[in-house]
Amino acid sequence: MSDMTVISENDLIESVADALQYISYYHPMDYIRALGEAYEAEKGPAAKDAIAQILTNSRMCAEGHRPLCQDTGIVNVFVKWGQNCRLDSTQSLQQVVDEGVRRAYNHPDNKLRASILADPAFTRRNTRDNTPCVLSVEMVPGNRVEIDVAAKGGGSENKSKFKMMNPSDNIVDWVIEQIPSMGAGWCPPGMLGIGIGGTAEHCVKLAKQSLMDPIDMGQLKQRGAQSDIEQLRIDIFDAVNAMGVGAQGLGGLATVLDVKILDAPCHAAGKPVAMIPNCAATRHAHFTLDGSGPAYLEPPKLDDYPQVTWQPDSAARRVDLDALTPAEVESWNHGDRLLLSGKMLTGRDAAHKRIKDMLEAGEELPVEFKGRAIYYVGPVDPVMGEVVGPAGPTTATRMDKFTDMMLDLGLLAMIGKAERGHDAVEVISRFKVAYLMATGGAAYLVSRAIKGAEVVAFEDLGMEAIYEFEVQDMPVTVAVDAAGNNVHTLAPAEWRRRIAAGNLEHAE
Ligand SMILES: O=C(O)C[C@H](O)C(=O)O
Repeated sequence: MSDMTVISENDLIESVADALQYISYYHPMDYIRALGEAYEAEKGPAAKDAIAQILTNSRMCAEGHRPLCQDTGIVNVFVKWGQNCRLDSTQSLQQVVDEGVRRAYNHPDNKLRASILADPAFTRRNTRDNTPCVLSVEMVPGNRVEIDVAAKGGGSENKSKFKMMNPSDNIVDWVIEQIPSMGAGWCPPGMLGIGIGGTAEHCVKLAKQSLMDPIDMGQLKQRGAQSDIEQLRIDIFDAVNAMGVGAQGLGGLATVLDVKILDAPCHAAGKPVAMIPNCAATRHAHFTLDGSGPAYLEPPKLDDYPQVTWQPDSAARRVDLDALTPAEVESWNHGDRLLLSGKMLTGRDAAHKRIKDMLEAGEELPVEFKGRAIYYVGPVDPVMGEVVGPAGPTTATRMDKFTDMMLDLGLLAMIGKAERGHDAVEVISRFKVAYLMATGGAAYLVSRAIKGAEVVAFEDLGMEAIYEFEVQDMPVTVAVDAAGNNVHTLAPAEWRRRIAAGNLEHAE
């Protein structure tokens, strides 16, 4: 038997912290390359604009060492622990890895957003340091510890799917059935991770673990499938992209950049299948510990980033939020590009729930919504002279159940990302207001438009507090107009038809 390798507690903490900081501002290069190629190939103008924002945001984050997305994720850690290694610590592996998470998320130069809530079914208390992480450990032969860390966005995790299929059911058909129900809240273009087989819980873990592999669909398609699993990856990739969902659900060619599959033997009675999407803020890294010290990751070369610099559309309409009128909101058409300036309120899940509870209890609200716009966002805290950290939109669909209540308070516009549900669109058209979308995953770029930020209510909710933002030329697109026209249903349907017909040149 070979000698034991000693892994020090501090090496593990330091390596986890370094990797989490790294992935908060560096996309994996395979994702950036694939997104750059998708940008070149994209024919859908709104989707192309969204990809340009994501690429520009990515480069800004790499330069500025600030998070790619305001949702800095829930930390997933996959450990392959060499059986000849010993952890030199009195704490559990979970505690040691969590210390790395704590150190990364509270880093003074690049503080990340604490998104993890304890007591999820009841009080939903923010743990304030993004712990605990979700840790998976496998014992393997050898003298090394191999670790994958990922910071998984909540919007994409929310769209995870699982089914105990019958043995003869078709996996491609099942995936295709799921895509419409996933909408755009998972921030495409991203990846689909698929687990097949095992037991229920193992299958879901395989789906998540498959997302740690680099994007190689281009190479795979070029060389051709060499196994049934590879052919299945290609079949799902082609079938999903033929659906025309496109970047941010705006209609286009690039919905997924890759499909990953891991499988495991399963019981003869079933065929478990799980699917977990990864968003545009794809964040993961791999490192190895061999007892010689902490692992530090090599920064990517900025010259390797695609030369794409997003600029606002010259035809965009400038809107003064401080003088917003119902007539102006009614004049906006779906698909219009707007540049917003002036003051807006913010609010997301917890604030909406509290507003509802207060209204039901007959209490007076701490802010007046009449005539205002609300931005669904939970920003990152500012560092070093910023007024606010990265502050991209959160999924508006989750606020659908509160829309009637909020519009009744006199709101004129809502800003978020992803589609609104059928009932919310009906309410929006009944009140003759509008839903505007900002690009999910372009959080640092969006935050550049925010010139002032002040918490005005519910401070105890942390990032979910109500802020007042002062913005200048914040780029948004009218996603649902006052007549109830909805970009997220119209555009993907159009692009699905175009792809089927081979008619890809968009008539503007
Ligand atoms: O929590 C957030 O800021 C966003 C979330 O990841 C979402 O996509 O809705």
